Amino acid sequence: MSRKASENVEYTLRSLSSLKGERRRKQPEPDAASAAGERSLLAAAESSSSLQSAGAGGGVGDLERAARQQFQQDETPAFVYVVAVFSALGGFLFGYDTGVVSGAMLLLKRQLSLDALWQELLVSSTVGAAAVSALAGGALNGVCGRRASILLASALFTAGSAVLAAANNKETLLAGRLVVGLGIGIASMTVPVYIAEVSPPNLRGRLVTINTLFITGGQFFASVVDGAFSYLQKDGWRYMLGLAAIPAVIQFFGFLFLPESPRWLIQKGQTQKARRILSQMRGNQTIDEEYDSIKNNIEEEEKEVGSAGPVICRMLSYPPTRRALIVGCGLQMFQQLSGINTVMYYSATILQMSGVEDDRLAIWLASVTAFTNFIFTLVGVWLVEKVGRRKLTFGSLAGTTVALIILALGFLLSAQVSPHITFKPIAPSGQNATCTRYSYCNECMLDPDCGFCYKMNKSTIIDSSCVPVNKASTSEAAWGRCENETKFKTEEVFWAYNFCPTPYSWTALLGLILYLVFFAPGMGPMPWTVNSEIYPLWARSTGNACSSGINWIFNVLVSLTFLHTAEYLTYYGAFFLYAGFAAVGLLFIYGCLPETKGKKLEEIESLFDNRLCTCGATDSDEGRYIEYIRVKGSNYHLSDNDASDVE
Ligand SMILES: O[C@H]1[C@H](O)[C@@H](O)[C@H](O)[C@@H](O)[C@H]1O
Repeated sequence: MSRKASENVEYTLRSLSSLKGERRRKQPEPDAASAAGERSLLAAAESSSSLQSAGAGGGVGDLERAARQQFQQDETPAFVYVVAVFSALGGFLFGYDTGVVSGAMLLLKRQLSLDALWQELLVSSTVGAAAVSALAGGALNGVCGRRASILLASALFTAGSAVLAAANNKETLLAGRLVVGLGIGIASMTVPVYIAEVSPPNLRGRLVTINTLFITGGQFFASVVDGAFSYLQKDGWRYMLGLAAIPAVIQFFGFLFLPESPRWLIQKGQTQKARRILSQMRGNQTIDEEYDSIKNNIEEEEKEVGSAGPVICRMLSYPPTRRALIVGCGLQMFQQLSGINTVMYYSATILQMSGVEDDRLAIWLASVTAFTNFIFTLVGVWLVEKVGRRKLTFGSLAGTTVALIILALGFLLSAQVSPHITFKPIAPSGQNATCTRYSYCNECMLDPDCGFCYKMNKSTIIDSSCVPVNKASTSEAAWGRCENETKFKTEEVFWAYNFCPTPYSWTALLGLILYLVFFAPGMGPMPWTVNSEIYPLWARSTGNACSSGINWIFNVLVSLTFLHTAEYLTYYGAFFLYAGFAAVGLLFIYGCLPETKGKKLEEIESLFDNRLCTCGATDSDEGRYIEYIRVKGSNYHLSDNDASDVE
């Protein structure tokens, strides 16, 4: 049946997929609505073959097909993708700027003779500034809008990168890193909100997750750039840090032409403009219902919650938003407490433990780690609309916990067979003698000032000593047999900084790979995705500001405390600790994270109506995905998706 032939028949095509798979059956009897000329068909979501079989024996199949085709065309206007990709450049810059610094630092510390304090300052100033600006970004988003905030973030990225590329002293570098950090914080909280607000509900999870794909893509790209420019000993860091200006400028100019979020415009009373933009975003669909639903929702929210007092106070005193805030901040906190950034940062060390001795090779292999993180985030983009946020996050954190335990076991086994120190050289006068007092490689490795120098007799370690590391290059000792590359050859010695040679390195390597495979599709992106959806409009900017701020604060805490934690608890203790945090996170997700898949942003608030730890349990719709396509003129819209008139 052609679209034209179906003109006088009104259908509602309802798709429902159950937890156990997608089922499809045809409504046997017309219901009340169909008595008024409307027939309901229950169809399996995204199952075109079943659509066809249902239609077998009549023109219904054609009509359904037409409806389906139309629906698919309607739901994916290219413009939404363009907007999402331009916004996600903010995620790319977030990933690039946080990732690139480790490689740049190797060159910078030599060229500008940076001491440990300055190195620490240059790395953590960016993350600290991101925490501050993410928290302040809430007010900025609320007052100036999402578009202006993204424009500001890209301007900051551009300015910061230019300052970094041209810097001639460490103070200017610090200023540049702070400016870039301010940009990262604003982008990290605004971009997911903006994408969520312009996306149709059935694509929202996927499009917001693309932002995290860009974050991990930025981290991967940064590791490749680090590898490539590490050969340019003089000024290579200028290119590493300055290159970020290119995507920043592209985003800035792109956003000059891209629109504001229609939801924010409606909230500000700019309804005509909002309508125009919404209709542009939805291609050829009718937007009346979506528009009305957003508008009514804003009015109801104002009645219910009032508009007096600071948003954060209103959020805390109104139970549904208070619960949403706890869930959002909790997710971000557990993301960082499960140690992603230390695992990524220490991947080179883990790889060295596994026998990769060459420093350069370890840098390149670290980009393989970043690539794994990126590729498995792509799996998350694919899964998020299929299995939903709750299952994806839970499954991901469960796997991450197991991987952390394996990683910890790898370090534990290695520590137990840690090589004995058999040779204690006398320190030259005036040199630090602490290192020479250690008895095992494991103690030596945990002291950042020392490294392990040894010989091999077949597979046995002999003549091993612990000596101070050369402050300018950790790939050699300050003095003695491991002092330089020439001596490595003549003396037939090996040098291990930050690790000990071990037969159990494969366990740590397995843990590392499993960690990324499990973390990247769920715990990496879902905290950002879920936060972009769980707050009602009036609380969205503030909610995201708080949760992003928590993400950055825990990011700094975990990375800054890792070395001390490792000193007190040893490496395996630190990874067992992260596994413990991840296990608590599992309970939290199981009890508190509701499923938001397919729901309209305006419907999500009701998921937090019940007591906090019943959120997960009372989610009766979990795993079911209901979509309604209104075919010509149906006048109700219970749908999780946008209705469209198919003629
Ligand atoms: O979601 C991202 C992603 O997982 C990154 O790899 C990580 O470095 C960030 O801290 C995190 O927020």
